[in-house]
Amino acid sequence: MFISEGFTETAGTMSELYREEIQARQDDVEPLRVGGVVYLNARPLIWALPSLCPWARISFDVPSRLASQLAAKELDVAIVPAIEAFRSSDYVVLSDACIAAADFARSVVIFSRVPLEKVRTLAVDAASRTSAAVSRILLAEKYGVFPEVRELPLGDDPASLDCDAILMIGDRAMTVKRPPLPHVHDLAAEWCSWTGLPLVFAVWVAHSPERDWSHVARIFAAARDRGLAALDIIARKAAADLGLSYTLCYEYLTRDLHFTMGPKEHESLDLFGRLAAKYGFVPANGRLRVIN
Ligand SMILES: C=C(O[C@@H]1C=C(C(=O)O)C=C[C@H]1O)C(=O)O
Repeated sequence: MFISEGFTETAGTMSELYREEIQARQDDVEPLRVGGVVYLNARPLIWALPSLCPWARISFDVPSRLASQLAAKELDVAIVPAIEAFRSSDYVVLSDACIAAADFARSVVIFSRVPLEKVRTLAVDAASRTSAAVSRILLAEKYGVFPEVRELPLGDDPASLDCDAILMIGDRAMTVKRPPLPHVHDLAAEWCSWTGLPLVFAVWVAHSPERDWSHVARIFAAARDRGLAALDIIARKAAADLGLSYTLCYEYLTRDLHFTMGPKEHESLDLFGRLAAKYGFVPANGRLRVIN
């Protein structure tokens, strides 16, 4: 009786003593619902995340679906098309990690049966939101055309579409048989030559701006740095997974794409945000809030 009373008392005192610490640990281990883009181009951002952020519960999907899941608060944070960052004042961009290209991106391509200034129907990859908007902006601003826009559903054969032009992104643009159309335009190269700026496709976005995201932002930057130090391993694994050559994967990750935002990327995002607002794709005067 005495022992048990003593035990109870000790346990009570102990739990008082450790209440704060136990609470802090429970807060720590509350899973962070993280959405990762399923494509090769996101692997450098995600590769080291399980070890640096063991409480992250990472799910993978195509960019447009991640954007919908983030908007529905089914995810806490996700790599989403950059255009999404302008959609809500509830969104914050975490870290300077991104998916961007300063010339040819290789995986974001418009295939067309006519020269771009003659495009009247455009099918956009259902996985995309940034490149879908950039295509329409470039066609309007640079080529003076406003095509009727349809969707290329996920999994559909692009050759089955009866459209003047087709935008494809991601692994599908690199692995599926390319539509046999005579005009092939790399969207990032088009944007870069028109603006003199890189094209930022995707960023880490979280909702709940009142939360302190700085720790997570620093982890995302560190995960990117570790990923960049492991591009050789990442390219080797991706080549096996996707049935592509190692050289193609390695050059894609080291030469075609880059993963850090600096002043030029921010300038490009500002311009993109203004143009996207001009065409009604996002609300006017949207400003990005970046947490590093
Ligand atoms: C370079 C790419 O970037 C992607 C393009 C996106 C878009 O167009 O919305 C979104 C996320 C990125 O993963 C690609 O998928 O080929």
